[in-house]
Amino acid sequence: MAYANQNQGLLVRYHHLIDPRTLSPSLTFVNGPPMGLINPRIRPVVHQLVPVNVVSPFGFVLNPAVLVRLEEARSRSLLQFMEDEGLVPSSEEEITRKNAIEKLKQIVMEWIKKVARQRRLCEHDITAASATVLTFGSYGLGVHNSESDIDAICIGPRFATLAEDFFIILHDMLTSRPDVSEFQCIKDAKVPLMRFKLDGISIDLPYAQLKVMSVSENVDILNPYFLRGIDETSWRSLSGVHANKCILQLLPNMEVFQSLLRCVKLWAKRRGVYGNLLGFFGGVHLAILVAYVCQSHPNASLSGLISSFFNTFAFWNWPSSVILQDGMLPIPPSAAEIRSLMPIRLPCRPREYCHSNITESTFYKIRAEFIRGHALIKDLMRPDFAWTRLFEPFPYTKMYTRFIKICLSVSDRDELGEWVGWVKSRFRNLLVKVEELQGFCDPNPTQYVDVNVAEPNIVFYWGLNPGRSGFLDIRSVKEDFVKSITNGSQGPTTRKITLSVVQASQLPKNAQFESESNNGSDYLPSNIGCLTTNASFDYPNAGG
Ligand SMILES: Nc1ncnc2c1ncn2[C@@H]1O[C@H](COP(=O)(O)OP(=O)(O)OP(=O)(O)O)[C@@H](O)[C@H]1O
Ligand SMILES: [Mg+2]
Ligand SMILES: [Mg+2]
Repeated sequence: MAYANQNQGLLVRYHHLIDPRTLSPSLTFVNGPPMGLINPRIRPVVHQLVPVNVVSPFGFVLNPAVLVRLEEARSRSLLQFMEDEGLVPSSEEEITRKNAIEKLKQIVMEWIKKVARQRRLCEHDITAASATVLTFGSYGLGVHNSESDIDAICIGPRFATLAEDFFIILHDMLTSRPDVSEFQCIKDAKVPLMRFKLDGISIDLPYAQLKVMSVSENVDILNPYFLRGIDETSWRSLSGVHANKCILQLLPNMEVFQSLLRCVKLWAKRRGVYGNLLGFFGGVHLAILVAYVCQSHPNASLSGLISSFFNTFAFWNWPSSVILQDGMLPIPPSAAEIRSLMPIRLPCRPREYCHSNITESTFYKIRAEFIRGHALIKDLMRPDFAWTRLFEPFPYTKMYTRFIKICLSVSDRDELGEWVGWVKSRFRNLLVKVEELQGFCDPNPTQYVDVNVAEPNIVFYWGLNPGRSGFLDIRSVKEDFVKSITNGSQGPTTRKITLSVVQASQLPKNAQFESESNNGSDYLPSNIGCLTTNASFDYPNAGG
């Protein structure tokens, strides 16, 4: 018979779990009797289930049609899981966001008329003057959730400057509004921007100045006409919109891309590998990795794609760049791209790649998480497979015994966001320093609050190399880091930073991670090293 092979016992277990009509994976698991003890009454059903053709994860053959139905069932259960996790915003939330963007567009229109009058333009030009707001980032890709910010770029005409009109006039208009709160100006970043909440929704607002007198509401920024002669900062600020548009154009199936990206972002957040400033992936990096997998498997289902995602990147030959097929001739990587540990190119911009802060430690952590994901998901067709396992929070307190505690506090609550943002933008220096001394450090991106500190504060706990028990000279680390953050920062006297080494048991209750059902041991090098030689990994200098 087609199913008669050495895995017959497994085959029977399989039968008990999968209803051949619905392929529902939810029936109770029953251990199959050994070969020869199979109840003859169930044989016909087993036979129905398993004619010939495709080798299943158990080693017996599956009919491709059955496989497709199984994949569909897995995709449906993943979509249900995402819904249960609240990953898809409700229609009320969507309306609130749309209203906030409309409001922002109106503010920007008022602003440009004001600037035109201040510049003493003629009546005709004042009437014609217009500026607009385009969305990009996770909102532009349609993969945001209730925690996401809205990335929106203000695009203005040739007479409205970044330094004065955007950072002074628009700034004043926004800060004087009662519906705007938590305002920050980030002027010295590669992409300078204003960050604030409008009606409670976080907005990142950079600026691009086009060499035209009037910018229409839906200006096509892929059109070279609008890009001629623009300055370097505007070009960089527009790169997010540009990248988004290119990604969307290159996708074979937008809907499945959005679902996969939502899943992958949830996975990255839960496993502590999301956050560009902490040396992990940002949204754009994951968007390109996911688009790459979607391009490579244009007809795959959601569950097939998530499986390919982990399979692809667990075995990726880093530092080879991840490049989307965009019809352009491949161009050799730039010097910065060559230095990057996990280079990911921006689509349609052959010389640009996504800036990343990945260090040796975070590189190893990300790879270990890819390998863990792959190890779990290769059991996708097992009857007892559950999505929850893939998305389990990373068990920091089980993985590390010692942590660096970084506490950032301010005397005035309004300054907290700016202080935390500034320090985070310098975190890579600290991470590299700790790596020099400890060999490995895992910077948990989650922000905590120390309730024992009277002042408003944010706390980070970074896991230290489990292979080292030696003393970390935290004073010298702090001195170096404080030097690097006070250069250029304003008024540090009201802003404090403390660094200390604490034991896992000293972490607050909400930072204790107990849920990993096997104590997180599948993360450890000894276990994942056995997957394949290519996929094996070790902590750098662990134990040395
Ligand atoms: N390191 C980077 N390199 C290139 N572009 C970047 C980088 N960081 C951010 N961007 C651009 O800014 C956009 C917004 O970044 P942001 O950090 O808000 O991520 P996001 O994709 O919107 O995810 P989230 O839902 O977490 O906000 C990105 O989509 C990208 O276009
Ligand atoms: Mg965003
Ligand atoms: Mg943003």
